[in-house]
Amino acid sequence: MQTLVGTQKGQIYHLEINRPKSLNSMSSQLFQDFKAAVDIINKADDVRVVVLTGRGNHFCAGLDLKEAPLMFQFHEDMDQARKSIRIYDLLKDWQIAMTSLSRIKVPVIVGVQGYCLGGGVDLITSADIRYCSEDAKFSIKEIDLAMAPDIGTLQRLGLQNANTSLFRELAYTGRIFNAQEALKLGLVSKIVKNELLNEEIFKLAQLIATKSPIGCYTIKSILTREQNLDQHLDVMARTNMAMLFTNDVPIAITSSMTKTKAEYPKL
Ligand SMILES: CC/C=C\C=C\CC(=O)SCCNC(=O)CCNC(=O)[C@H](O)C(C)(C)COP(=O)(O)OP(=O)(O)OC[C@H]1O[C@@H](n2cnc3c(N)ncnc32)[C@H](O)[C@@H]1OP(=O)(O)O
Repeated sequence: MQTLVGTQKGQIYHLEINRPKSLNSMSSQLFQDFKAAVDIINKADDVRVVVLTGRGNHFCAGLDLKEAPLMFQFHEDMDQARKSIRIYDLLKDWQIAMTSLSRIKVPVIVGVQGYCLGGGVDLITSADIRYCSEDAKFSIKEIDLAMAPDIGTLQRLGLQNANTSLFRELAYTGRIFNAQEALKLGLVSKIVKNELLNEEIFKLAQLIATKSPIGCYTIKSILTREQNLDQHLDVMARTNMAMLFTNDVPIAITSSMTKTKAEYPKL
């Protein structure tokens, strides 16, 4: 089954995450499918706007936690440096998938309903415009996996909000926050009634599609210069190539999947 479905409707290209049984969690295949979709979109000269949604009741429950332990399965003879290089390569690959989304030539609009957790927040920060429904629930949830967000949230949302109490509180606690707080944070620009979300984002897409493609291209290329972003993301990947080898990660994943409290060793 395709993890990401792409359909062109006139000048609008609709990307839909298609893993509703696992609440659209992010498998390694999904990252590859994002990169492939971006290639198709960037080659199509008749696409004016991209709309990204998630099938089912939830936009995205973050990293696929059933697949995640496979990331850490290495040949028994492999030393720590070699394992770290494998993890660095994987993180860079996933960062590139997110960055490729932010560098789609035309504006990208996301509609978020239900849960948008962890990697889901990294994902939406790569879009130009984000609307959500009243029932949306967000979390910068990586801390509950004993890790720092490493594929975009800290760089695309955190650096601009680095000294705000709200962003730091959300990053340190992983607390679920609602649509109103997401609006306050600038994570979304509009909250709409659940049943109107799709209608509203496609209406916005139709409006933008009537504007000059050159004008839109120029605005996007200036706004998406993302100064020093690549360096920031690289520092993050280089940090987590070591930090992901903590014992805290397996403790956290088990606690998350079994819905029990994690007990961590002292620093
Ligand atoms: C390495 C660096 C790159 C990226 C790192 C990203 C980090 C993150 O993304 S951190 C966030 C990780 N995600 C989570 O911690 C969420 C885990 N899920 C939940 O807590 C709950 O499912 C819920 C979202 C609160 C919803 O709860 P509920 O309504 O009770 O539904 P469930 O029965 O729990 O779930 C239904 C179904 O979906 C499967 N599922 C949910 N989330 C995930 C997931 N993240 N990965 C894989 N599968 C998931 C869940 O297991 C259920 O499937 P079953 O087949 O019925 O087991």
